[in-house]
Amino acid sequence: MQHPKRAAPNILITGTPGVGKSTLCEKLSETTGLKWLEISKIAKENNCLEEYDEEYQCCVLDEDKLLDGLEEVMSCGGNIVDYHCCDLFPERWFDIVFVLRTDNTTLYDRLVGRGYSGKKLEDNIQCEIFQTILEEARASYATEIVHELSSHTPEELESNLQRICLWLQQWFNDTNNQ
Ligand SMILES: Nc1ncnc2c1ncn2[C@@H]1O[C@H](COP(=O)(O)OP(=O)(O)O)[C@@H](O)[C@H]1O
Repeated sequence: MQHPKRAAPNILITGTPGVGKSTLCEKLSETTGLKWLEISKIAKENNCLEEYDEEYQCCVLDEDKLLDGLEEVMSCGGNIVDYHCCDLFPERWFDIVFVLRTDNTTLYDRLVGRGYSGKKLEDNIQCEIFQTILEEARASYATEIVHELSSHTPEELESNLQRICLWLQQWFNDTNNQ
């Protein structure tokens, strides 16, 4: 269902760290002019991170503060939200959700290349094996708006980009014809 007040749709790009979210979002933002919201960066810049969790080697997120700060920009529409979790966001925020996926070997190489090791590396690989984020997206949003995208090669990056641009075009056509 399209949100009546939004001038442009909101797109969620999610998936395990390393699957290629930032790479796709950056290109998508350049191509479409939609605003790329890197949630990890926004959380850091707006002091939404609480104490450091030694076991998971990351900071705990103050979700309420983050969501309150994003409400206005999200209600205007025209955003590409980039984050490795998806169940914290209100369902009404998104018109479509893409879950990027990779095989384990590709993800392993990318995460090792990024300096991940030990439990952090293992947990992220397991997250992808058990398709945790896909299940989370299906549980959090209407199944018909949740789409998986394979994200291994530059060719797949290009085809994912085209697919989302086509969807966007259709969204504007449908909105203008209403
Ligand atoms: N479609 C792709 N083909 C080849 N390499 C990719 C692709 N998407 C991402 N990468 C590479 O994988 C790594 C992780 O990508 P990144 O966009 O940072 O992932 P995420 O934002 O999901 O953590 C980067 O080195 C990036 O260049």
